[in-house]
This record gives sequence, structure tokens and C-alpha cells, in this order.
Amino acid sequence: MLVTATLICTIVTLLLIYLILRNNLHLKDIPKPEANLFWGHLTTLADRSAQLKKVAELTQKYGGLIRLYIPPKRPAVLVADKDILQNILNNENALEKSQDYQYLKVWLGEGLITGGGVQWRNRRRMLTPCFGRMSTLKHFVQIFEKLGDVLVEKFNEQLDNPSFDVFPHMKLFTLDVICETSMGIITNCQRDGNTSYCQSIEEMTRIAIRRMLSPLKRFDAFYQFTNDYQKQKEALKEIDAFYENIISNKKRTMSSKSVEEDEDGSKQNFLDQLLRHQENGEALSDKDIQEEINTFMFGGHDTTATGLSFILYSLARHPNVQEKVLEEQETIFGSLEKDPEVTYAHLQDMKYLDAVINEALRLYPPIPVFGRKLTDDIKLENGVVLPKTLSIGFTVYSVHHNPEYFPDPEKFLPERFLKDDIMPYTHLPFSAGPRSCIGKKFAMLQIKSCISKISRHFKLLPSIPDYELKLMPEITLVSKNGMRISLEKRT
Ligand code: HEM
Repeated sequence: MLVTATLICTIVTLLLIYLILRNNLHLKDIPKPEANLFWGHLTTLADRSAQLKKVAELTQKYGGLIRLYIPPKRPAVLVADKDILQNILNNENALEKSQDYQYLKVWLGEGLITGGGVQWRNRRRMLTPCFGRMSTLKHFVQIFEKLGDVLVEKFNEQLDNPSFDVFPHMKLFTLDVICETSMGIITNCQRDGNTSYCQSIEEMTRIAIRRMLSPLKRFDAFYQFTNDYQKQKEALKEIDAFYENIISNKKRTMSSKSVEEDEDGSKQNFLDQLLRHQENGEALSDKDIQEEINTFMFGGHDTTATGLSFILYSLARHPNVQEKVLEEQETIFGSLEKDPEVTYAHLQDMKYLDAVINEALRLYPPIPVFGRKLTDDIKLENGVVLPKTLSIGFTVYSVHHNPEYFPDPEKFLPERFLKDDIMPYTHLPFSAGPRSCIGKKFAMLQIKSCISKISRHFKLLPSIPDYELKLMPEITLVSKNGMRISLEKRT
């Protein structure tokens, strides 16, 4: 008995010594804010609703590069310095995704968000044109506008409400948009509520978040006995069945047409475009295509819904900015008509609205932190070496709230984006470098179409009673107490 107890004590002590040495020697050149020897920064980060602000404070204090440590996890190295970001985001040795993204692989496979290596490079090259073709984007603007009209109907139902949370509305709007633009499917989520396919998409996102945040669910051996594992199986079954039905219908109609109905391909959704790639002999298997469609579904709706909600919340609290948005609408359309025929060119002309969106995405970056894993050492200009296999977190929220980059960082001042003096690598809502967001243009057009339409129809007002957001980092930035506003119909 005594021998066993002594053995266990020795093993635990050796393990602790190993962890302490590993975390202190391996990365000794990277500043470490004061921490407890055994539980590291656990207490510093315990309050999740204060995490973003705390990390912003620490990264500023320690020069934009820190390591934080919560046992038994490896230390998290966090970057918030613009020059280091520029170096790493463009570095060939930092193109792989960090561990957290693994939990999405069961759904997204080797799709663009989770994939890596040569395969990612090839797919990125093949998929880039899908997001840049002017004719397709123009077609998508019509879809944004049509579905935006439904959103206006839904907002009309909220007029008597002293306040309501905009986020659930934005989720349904962006789900309708991404289903129609990705696969040509009309889901009608805004009118009829979530379909079981869309519910499964939501479920998979929530499960991935819970896995990332849980110390135990990270381990497969434990995870497979959890409720979430069963739910994941169900959700994936639903997603696969839905997709298989779509794809077999598509293939049938495509092969029965010798000439594509829309000859220049301008009305093609993403799936049509990927299937054409396949027909042209490019190396995209059916599985590859499904992974990419799942990736667009995941990457393209929650992010945009989050961005849209924070923009509406910000506008509601800044009537002077709303007035300027409206003045711009009047200049572009010649009068304050509520439902002009909005085109791609009109959206391109909305420069002030652009600044408003950029400023809201600065204050509330929809993805507040994202990560990479190094495939080789990276030497920084100050001589610090970031070793191979290290996982790095880019704390975009900290960068966006740094007063050296953005004076008065907590103020909502769209005008700062009208000047040409934003420092490179300080505004990163869509990341930067080779793995930046492929959907940026698409997202900006969708947001502009939606916000301009809502602004023409409604005066946005603060929630009654007014309140402060409770921000927390999940995969996206969430507000635990919602994003509430109230509405008044414009006459
Ligand atoms: C406001 C809306 C959006 C924001 C803020 C946003 C933000 C981002 C960020 C920060 C990344 C880099 C993540 C990382 O490196 O881990 C990213 C990547 C990506 N985004 Fe977006 N995104 C938005 C909308 C969209 C849309 C609408 C789509 C597709 C329809 C999309 C598809 C993707 C894909 C496929 C990647 C992976 C790119 C690669 O690694 O090659 N995103 N996004």
C-alpha cells in the first residue's frame, strides 16, 4: 500500500516537474505574464466574459506576444502585434490550422477551412474564381435583395416590441442566403423556421464549440461516450442525406442538358460551379465537393450573421451615423425611396456604409481569435524563435482594441476608415495573407445589401431598457445577453 502511494506521488511530482519545465524552458523567450506555478493563468482567464478584455490588456502590456498557460494544456502563444502578424500570416511555415480545427474535420473534412498542405493549396486555387466572378456576384446580389425583403417583413412584425434580439433573425436570413447561393436551394427559413437540414448545421456548429471548450471532450476516448457524439452522428446523417439528394438531382439535370440553360454560367451557384470543374476534368471528387459545400455552409452564415447583428446594434446606438448612412442612400438613389432596384454597382458606391461596416467589424470582430500550427521554426525580427509544431492564436480582438493602432479604440467612429491611414495588419476581421477569408467580397456585398435595406426601412433605436453587451469568444464572437435593439418605421 505504502509502496503504491509513494509510486503515485512520485509519478505525479515528476509529471508536474515535466509540465513546469516544458512550459517554462521550451518557450522561455516569449513573455509570460505572472502566473501560478501549478495552475498557471487559470484564475486570470476564469471569467469567460472578461477574457477578451483581459487578453487585450496583457498583449498590450507585453508587446503583442505572450504565452498563457492552463494546465494540463500546452501554453497558448498569442500574437497581437501588427509586424509579427504580417510575418506569420504570410509565412509558408504557418499555413496549417491549429488543433482546435480538428474537431470540425468530421464534418468539413479537408475543406478549405480545415484542410492543409498541397491539397489545400490546390483547392484554394480552384475555388478562388468562384468567389470573384463578377457575373456570379451580380446574380448573388439579386438573391441578397430578395431575401432581404423577407427580413424587412420579419422586422415589421417587431415594430410594437420595446426591444428584440436581432441575432436569431440574422441567422435565418444568412442561412437562407447561403443555401440558395451555395446549392440553389430555397429553404425559406425566415418564413417557415429552421428546416431539419439547417438545424443539423446549427447542431454541428454547437457541438464543435462545446468540444473545443471542454477539457474532457477533446479526447476521443472520452468523447465517444458522450451525448454530443450521438447527436453528431444524427446531425451528420441528416446533412449527408440532404446533400446526396441535392447532388443526384443536380447531376441528372446537368447531364440532361447539352447546353447549360444559363450559357455564360452567371447564374450558377457554388455547387454548379464545382460540378463544372469536375466535368472539365479538374481533380475534385464528389467527396471533395461535399466537403467544400459543408465548409461554405459553416464558414458563410454564422460569421455574417454575427457581423450583421453587431452592425445593427452599433447603428442603433449612433443616430448621427445612421443619418449619414441615409444621406448616402439618398445621394446614390436620387431620392429616399425604400425599395429601389439595387445593383452590384450601387453597393460598390456605398463608401460611407463600407466605413460603418469596417468600424463595427473592428469593434466586434466576428472571429475574435483564430489559430495556426507551425510546420517549421519561425524567427522573428527581435530574434525570438517560434518553434516548429507550436500552435499560435491570433487575437484579432486585441489588435482591433489597441489604442496605438486605433486611438479611442472603444469608440464607434466610422470616419477613421474614410482616411487612408489604417496601418497594415491592424484590421483583420477577414484575416490576411494566403489563408484569409475567401468569402470576404461575398460577405461584404451581402452585409451592404442587408444594412442599406434595413436602414431605408427602419430607424434603429437602442433597446428599451438600454444595456451593455456581454461578449464572449466562442468560434465566433457572441453576446451572452443577445444583441437587442428596437425599431421605428421610416415614413
Ligand atoms: C462577416 C463575414 C465573415 C467573416 C468575418 C469571416 C472571417 C474569416 C476569417 C477570419 C477567416 C480565417 C480563419 C482562419 O485562418 O482560421 C476566414 C476563412 C474562411 N472563410 Fe470567412 N468570414 C466571413 C464570411 C465568409 C463567407 C460568406 C464565406 C463563404 C461563403 C466564407 C468562407 C471562408 C472560407 C472557405 C475560409 C477558409 C479559407 C482558407 O483557409 O483558404 N467566409 N473567414
